[in-house]
Amino acid sequence: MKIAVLGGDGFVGWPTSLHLSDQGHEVHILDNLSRRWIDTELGVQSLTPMDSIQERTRIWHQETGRRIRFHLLDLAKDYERLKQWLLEIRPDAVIHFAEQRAAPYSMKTDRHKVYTVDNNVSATHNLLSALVETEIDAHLIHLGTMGVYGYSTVGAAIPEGYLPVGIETIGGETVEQEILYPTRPGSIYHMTKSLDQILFQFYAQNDGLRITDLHQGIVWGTHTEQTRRHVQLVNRFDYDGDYGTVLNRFLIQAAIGYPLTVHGTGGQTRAFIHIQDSVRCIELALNDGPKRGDRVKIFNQMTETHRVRDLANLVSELTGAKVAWLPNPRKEAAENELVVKNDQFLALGLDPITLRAGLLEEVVDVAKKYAYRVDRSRIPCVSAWTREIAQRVERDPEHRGLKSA
Ligand SMILES: O=c1ccn([C@@H]2O[C@H](COP(=O)(O)OP(=O)(O)O[C@H]3O[C@H](CS(=O)(=O)O)[C@@H](O)[C@H](O)[C@H]3O)[C@@H](O)[C@H]2O)c(=O)[nH]1
Repeated sequence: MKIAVLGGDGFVGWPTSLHLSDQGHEVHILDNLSRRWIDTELGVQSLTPMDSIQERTRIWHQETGRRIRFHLLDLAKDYERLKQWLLEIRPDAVIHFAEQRAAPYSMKTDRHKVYTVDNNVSATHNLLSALVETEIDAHLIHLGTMGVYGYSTVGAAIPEGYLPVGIETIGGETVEQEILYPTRPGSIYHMTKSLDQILFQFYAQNDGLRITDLHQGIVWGTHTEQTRRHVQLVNRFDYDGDYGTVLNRFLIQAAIGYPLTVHGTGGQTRAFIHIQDSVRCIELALNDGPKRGDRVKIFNQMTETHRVRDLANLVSELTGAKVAWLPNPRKEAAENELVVKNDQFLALGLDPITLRAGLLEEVVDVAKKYAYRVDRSRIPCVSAWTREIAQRVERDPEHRGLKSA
């Protein structure tokens, strides 16, 4: 297949591009390199030294003989060029990762909120509109998030995108209908993914676009089979308070002797998936696309759920790291239950990689290798969900202590 990977320079986009290229697909990366600009804005860098995208694709060709083409284009801003590009490439499938993906970054200031909404919603809508206009019948796969469902304290199993409901008709009968699971996003970023869902529903229904939306959990790990092949193919690894995600942060904190930064009681339960499974799921979804006229196909792309404090305890037992209990900069349920259905990927043959010591240690080893690149002052999460929370966090002695750790 000819596959366009939008956002192919990012944390999941890069290993996905390599994985699909390795399988013999013709891969085209389209990216505006915004993640690299945001690193510059925040004054942080990936823990792993990352080469330019051109250099990465050169090494991939040198190692495998396969070519991945890179196209510099801003999906949210260059609508006309996007149409031309699609007409030139005529992809069979488009994988859409090209959105600002960090919740703390999206909540930093009003400017970051505006940027995240403008960027994410425009990127998705431009793509949908361009597919209709160019009449390219590509299978669109979007990387969405588990966070659109919200986190209830009840713990009812979350179905894969659709919720069956009984609705009373005017005649007094009850009819069964499946509706999009009501969203309850917890950040501006997660809200943009909820908006995406409505856009997808509309374009599938109105124009017959073939769309798969993957509701992914928190990714952990760093290497995949392909990124291991050469030091310059290494994936990015974010550890800072905005882009680093919880388990990878705990592992790198353990590697450099920094207390594990648990927010609140650590009672938040979240869905997780290893990066290797993430790229495998995308391949499985690619080969099982909806037909024209079908509703949007939604998968829950996660393999297990864990409570934040259990993860901290696990990493602490494994490495001897101390745990710091910090005031939570987010507005979120202090404790929640989470049960998620992921039957569709299991039925397609996914054999989940679960959290086991070997793989956790691999991440700690990578972190130790590059520990000299870590700026400890960038570890605390400083983006607060409201002004009031920001003041409370700043006043907290534990937070202040960590900031100067
Ligand atoms: O040092 C930390 C960092 C986070 N947390 C807590 O860990 C939980 C998860 O935070 P996270 O930063 O790992 O994940 P999140 O902000 O939800 O976002 C990440 O995970 C999402 C999947 S999910 O969470 O919606 O399932 C993806 O969509 C996003 O792109 C990705 O950045 C939160 O309760 C947070 O308060 C800590 O206790 N300590």
